[in-house]
Amino acid sequence: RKVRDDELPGPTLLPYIGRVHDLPIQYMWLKFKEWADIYGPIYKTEMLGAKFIVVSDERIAEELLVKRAKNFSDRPMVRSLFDSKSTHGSMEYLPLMGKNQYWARQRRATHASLTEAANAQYYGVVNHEVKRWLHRLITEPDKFCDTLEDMASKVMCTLTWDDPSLSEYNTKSAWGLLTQMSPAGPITNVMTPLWSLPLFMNPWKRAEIKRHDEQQAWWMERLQATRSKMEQGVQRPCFTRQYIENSKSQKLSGDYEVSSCLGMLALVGVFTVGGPLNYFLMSMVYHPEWLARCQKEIDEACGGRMPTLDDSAKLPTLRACIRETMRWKPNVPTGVAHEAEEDEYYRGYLIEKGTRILPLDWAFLRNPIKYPDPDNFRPERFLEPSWPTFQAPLTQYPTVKGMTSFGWGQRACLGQTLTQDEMLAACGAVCWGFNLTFKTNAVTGEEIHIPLNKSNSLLIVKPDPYEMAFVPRSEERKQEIIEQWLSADAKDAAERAEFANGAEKRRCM
Ligand code: HEM
Repeated sequence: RKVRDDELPGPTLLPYIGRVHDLPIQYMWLKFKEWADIYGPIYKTEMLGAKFIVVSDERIAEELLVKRAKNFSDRPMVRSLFDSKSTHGSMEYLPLMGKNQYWARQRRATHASLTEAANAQYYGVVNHEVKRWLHRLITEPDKFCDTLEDMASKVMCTLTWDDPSLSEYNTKSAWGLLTQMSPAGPITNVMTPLWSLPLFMNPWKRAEIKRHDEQQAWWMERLQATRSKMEQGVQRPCFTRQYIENSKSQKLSGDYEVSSCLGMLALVGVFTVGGPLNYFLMSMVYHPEWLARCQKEIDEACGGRMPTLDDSAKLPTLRACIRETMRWKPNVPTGVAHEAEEDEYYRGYLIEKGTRILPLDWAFLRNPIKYPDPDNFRPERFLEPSWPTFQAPLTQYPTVKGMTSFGWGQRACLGQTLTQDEMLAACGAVCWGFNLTFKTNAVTGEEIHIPLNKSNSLLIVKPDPYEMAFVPRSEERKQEIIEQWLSADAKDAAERAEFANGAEKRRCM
């Protein structure tokens, strides 16, 4: 039955502005969920001419974004980026691209790099950076929020360019793009007509030109530096070297596209992983009984040593705490919008071409039927057969892979395995090494509160700054953390030196 589009329920719309006046930019997902509770699991709204359909039922998301992926895998334009969809061939930001040839070939290339790295256990990079992070938790504990993001950034910079020292700039660059693309970023993303003001009276466009050009130049420098090191025989394996070596067989068009594809890959792994790591720490501070259970499991399964990726099958409690953290505090709570390429009817409703479909992750993960007691941290929902989300065998489940948080269909996240592995290694290590507690006020002796519901409202959210304490579980363990890092660091330096020394020989071959 075909009915008219305006029968789809939703909040009353004002002419032109739609509903922009009472959609708060802060914690927007809460308002979307409030509307879902009133208007149902699929409703429409509008903002300054842009049509939205908000979906808060997993089955509907599946029907639209997976079964009908052919029509619903495009992306909406981000107003405050130049050619975000790459309609005009800019080829810069894979996750934001429309469903075009650049997206298809970069998705394939990115997938190939990440899969190869995962199969090789990231060439030891994840375990190495986890050891560095634990050491930093001893030497600079109050900077833990920075160091955990830096760990994620170093993993990406090492995989991409074999250079962990690039992490600080990579994180800064990730922050710049994340802010620029989010509705809570520049006002021009919401008040879109402002973007068209002439350049001399348009500070937003001028700032974006600067940000964009610097980012592109940096990505290009990375590619050129890698090529030049390859010519000298001193570039160790990394994604970039692989691309250059396979330039004939791979489908990317040239240096501009290759440098952007790799730059974007290095960038996307920073705040995506940083968010759940922060929330895992909070979950453990608030639920010491689960921290104790993770510690017991790790101690028994690993015989006293720090867990690594190889131990995953033996650590279901740890995996349940990670999975429940990501359910309880999702870090992309609004979901990432898809866009309809053509008019299409769904259950009799017309979804017009250009409509944005928002799979509201916050609502999926707070569905009380699938997740009873949704507002509370209950890892047992993945460990005890009486819960609807229990899945056996526990050597494999729970896993974060396949969560709604990673999106849908043809656009589903390419970093699921990396997220799973990095979370397991980092969270396992921190539980193994430390007791995680509230800090106490030196004067009053009172616990310093950690706010659970305060974050920014960017597309990938990050909690507001908070304090907590990392207490090594024993003096022995503290020494072990220090020694294992010093030895890993020395080994890494020796391997790099050895490779550099072999350069002469390789050049003559
Ligand atoms: C907790 C961690 C992460 C979450 C929650 C997450 C979430 C998402 C979501 C929601 C999407 C869009 C899916 C859709 O449109 O339906 C996405 C896309 C993507 N993600 Fe992730 N992500 C995470 C980590 C990562 C990591 C670590 C990487 C790589 C290093 C990565 C790489 C990508 C890429 C390349 C895309 C674009 C796919 C496309 O547009 O075709 N993600 N991610």
